[in-house]
Amino acid sequence: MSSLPVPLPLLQVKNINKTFPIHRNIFHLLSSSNPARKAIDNVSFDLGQGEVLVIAGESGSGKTTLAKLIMGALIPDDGTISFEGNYIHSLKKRKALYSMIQMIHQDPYSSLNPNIKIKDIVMEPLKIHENNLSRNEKDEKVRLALRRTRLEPVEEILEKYPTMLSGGQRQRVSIARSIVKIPKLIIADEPVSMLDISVRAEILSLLNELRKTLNISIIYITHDLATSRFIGDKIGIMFAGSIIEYGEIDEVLHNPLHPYTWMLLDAVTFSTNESKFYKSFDGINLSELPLKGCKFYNRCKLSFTDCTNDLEQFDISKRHSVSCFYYRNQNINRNRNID
Ligand SMILES: Nc1ncnc2c1ncn2[C@@H]1O[C@H](COP(=O)(O)OP(=O)(O)OP(=O)(O)O)[C@@H](O)[C@H]1O
Repeated sequence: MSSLPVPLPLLQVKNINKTFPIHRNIFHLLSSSNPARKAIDNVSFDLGQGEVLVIAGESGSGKTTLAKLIMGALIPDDGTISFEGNYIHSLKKRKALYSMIQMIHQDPYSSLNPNIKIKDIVMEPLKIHENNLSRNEKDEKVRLALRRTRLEPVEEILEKYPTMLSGGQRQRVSIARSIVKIPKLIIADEPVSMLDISVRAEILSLLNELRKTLNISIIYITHDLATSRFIGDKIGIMFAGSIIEYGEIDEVLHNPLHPYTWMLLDAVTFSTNESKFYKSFDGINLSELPLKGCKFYNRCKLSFTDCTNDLEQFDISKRHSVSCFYYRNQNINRNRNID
């Protein structure tokens, strides 16, 4: 009996790297040996259709660079990114690809043109990707997107300008624009961080509901582990360009392994109990990071000589992996509650 073919993941990111030159002064600019900063360091992951992957990390850890690479706005130095099995950077039909990927930005105030009515803002993707539709068909899709994002009464909202709406309503407009031509993948870059705490949960549950009803995959980028639990299936913790811990979100957040993940979780719970694993510091100073081996080495209380070797990922279980030499020969199971 022949076995069924395994479906390809929607998105496959394999061993990508991205380096930016650092131009500190005119001498560096003129020098042939410009120093460089690795913003993305050997990142790999798969994303299935309808799945939500949270990418969490502090400012400067490489989250936005990763989003730009997936959107094709940047090209990796090496490694590959495939969408439905096709390398995105060699695809000729980019427009078709980008009809399937939409982005929701952090700032609902600057991401919407204040001079354009909501009906025209939400219609933009249809004008680009489905211009064969009649005006009535486009209008109907815009109305449906507004109903799906609970922007009601629809007929009133259609005629409004962004400045007439609250922050939460504006972010719903961004979401309506992103789903009007139903995409396969949404990249949401800190979509609730600029909103009132009172509306954050509503926006997250809306995104969750839409991905279930429309079977959309989401990459949810955040520095906030507390909100990520409301939306994610999987999580990748980023530190200095690398995903240092990865797995199912409940597993990673309730049984964290990497000392850096402990540090992020302690910041959420204001706990200092676990600082036995790391030396606290305020944010990442990239110039202080070790050039070789684990970049958390200088901050880690578990570090030993192996940690200066090239980083390796260890699978702790099918649901959880960590890039930390401490776990090479250990199957440590620490339970911890972050509620
Ligand atoms: N175009 C660029 N040229 C040079 N360096 C860059 C460029 N874009 C990003 N970087 C550097 O790459 C690193 C990662 O930046 P990135 O914006 O991806 O981080 P981030 O995690 O999204 O941070 P934030 O949450 O503050 O947006 C940083 O050190 C940043 O200064």
